Amino acid sequence: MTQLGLFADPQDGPAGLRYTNDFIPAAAGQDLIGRIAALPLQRFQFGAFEGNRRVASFGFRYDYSLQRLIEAEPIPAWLVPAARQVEAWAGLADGAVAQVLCTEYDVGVGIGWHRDKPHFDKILGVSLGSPCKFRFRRRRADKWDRYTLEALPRSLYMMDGEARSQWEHSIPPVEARRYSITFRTMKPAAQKI
Ligand SMILES: O=C(O)CCC(=O)C(=O)O
Ligand SMILES: [Fe+2]
Repeated sequence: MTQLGLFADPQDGPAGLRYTNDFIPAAAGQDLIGRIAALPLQRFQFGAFEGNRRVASFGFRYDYSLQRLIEAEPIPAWLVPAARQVEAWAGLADGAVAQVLCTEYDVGVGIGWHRDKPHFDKILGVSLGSPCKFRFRRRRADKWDRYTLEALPRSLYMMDGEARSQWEHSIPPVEARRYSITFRTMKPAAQKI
């Protein structure tokens, strides 16, 4: 195999992945960090296991023991302007974001390979605090396609299409504290539960 064959990948990211820098102004970013840090964050629970990241869910929360979505506290007023801005950027109707997850990754904490639960549709995320490597992988016969997005503080990403349904994503342990706010819309059937 040639050098080109080894290293050149004509694709510059999973289809359906969008990203923009400077989505949140610096002052608003600081304000959001303060708000998230003041939440009663809980270590992420999946069944009998606990993740190191700490989270708070609004709107809905996926319960891994019950294996279904359950209603959570409504999206708080301080998160609503960001949700509206995210919807506008993504071309979604006001109110399309039905779930918001606030996450804190302390130094050395990341998130393993996964796809988000199928109840959710589009996934959008604001990054705050430290930058991170937002990694993607997709199984292709006997190899993985891989892509890394450098997600800067105050940026926004969206996973839709193949980036959402075919690729997995993960974040390696962060070097400084990172916060994220994930905004999710629902698949139509999931809304009825
Ligand atoms: O922190 C992030 O930006 C992504 C978190 C994530 O992938 C998830 O909670 O499903
Ligand atoms: Fe995810």
